[in-house]
Amino acid sequence: MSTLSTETATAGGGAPPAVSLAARTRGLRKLYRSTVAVDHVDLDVPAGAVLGMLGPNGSGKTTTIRMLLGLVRPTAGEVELLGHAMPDEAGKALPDVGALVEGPGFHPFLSGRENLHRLAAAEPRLSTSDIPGAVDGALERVNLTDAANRRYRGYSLGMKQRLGLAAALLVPRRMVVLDEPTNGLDPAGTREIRKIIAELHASGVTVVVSSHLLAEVEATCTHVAVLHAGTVVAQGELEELLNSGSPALLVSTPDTEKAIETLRESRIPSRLTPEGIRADLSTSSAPEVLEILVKAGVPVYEARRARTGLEDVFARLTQDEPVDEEAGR
Ligand SMILES: Nc1ncnc2c1ncn2[C@@H]1O[C@H](COP(=O)(O)OP(=O)(O)OP(=O)(O)O)[C@@H](O)[C@H]1O
Repeated sequence: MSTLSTETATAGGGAPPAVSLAARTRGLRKLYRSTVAVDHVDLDVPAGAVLGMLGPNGSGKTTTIRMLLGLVRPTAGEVELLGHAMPDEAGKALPDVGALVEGPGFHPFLSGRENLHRLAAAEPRLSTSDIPGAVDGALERVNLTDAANRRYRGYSLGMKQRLGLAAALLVPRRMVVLDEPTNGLDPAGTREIRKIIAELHASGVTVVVSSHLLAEVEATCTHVAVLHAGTVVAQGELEELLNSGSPALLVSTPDTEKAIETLRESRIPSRLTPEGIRADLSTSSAPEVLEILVKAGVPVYEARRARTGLEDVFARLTQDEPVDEEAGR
């Protein structure tokens, strides 16, 4: 595992600990019968960060989030949320944490507004007289005011997601945890979620957001934890992670198979990307790569330096596990 940067939690005395990490896990493990969903996860969520948990389907993102929130008890390991041990001190931590996780349990025959009223009534921080204002504010924030009086049952997936987000934002939070918040959203809905995350970040709220979309994480997050097969294979600041990639050359050619084969014979790692053949330059130079290709008769239409994107870093760390790329990056 490559841990790029971590902060250490300040050890508290008797009083509530000063929190430099909004959340941390140590040796986290979750078994479902013989399935290892999460293993050896040491996650650091710096206070004030927008941390993207990035990983392919089944890599353990949801299970980790559920353990962070105390919804699932770990098989082994520790979880600390806003300085409180989870799940045992959930009652102390959770009032400060808004969460959007699968199956938020909305009532199908109640309207979006009525559902939020029910949830708001259970918020310890809201007095009865504050509830209507909090509900209206949350609906407005996720752009659901017009559909607020329609039954939840008739909502689209995107509207359901937005109502879940509204529930997470009913009261001001210190931390917001969002599991795949853009699932089912159209591009406009996705932009709205990005805007809300940016607003939360600007107001100092710590955000943890899971996604299998690289572009999503690259666009919204300050920090990233890359999960692969239940373990964190890298975590740290997004910038640092991006800069950790090796230099590469993007080659445009109609004969991609021959190009990859030729480079392989010359021991130059390469792979096909939507932008062309990506040849690793950590052990060779751009002119060398071009010379090898041209000498082998591979027509080269264009060649340029590749930007190290999260996609490259992710592919390297997860050994080319299939990943989704958002259209129009
Ligand atoms: N309740 C459960 N019972 C049995 N196995 C489970 C359960 N929840 C998760 N798993 C398994 O644990 C592994 C990790 O799943 P998890 O949902 O945490 O991954 P994920 O990264 O969130 O994936 P996705 O993007 O598909 O939601 C998978 O192999 C999954 O099948």
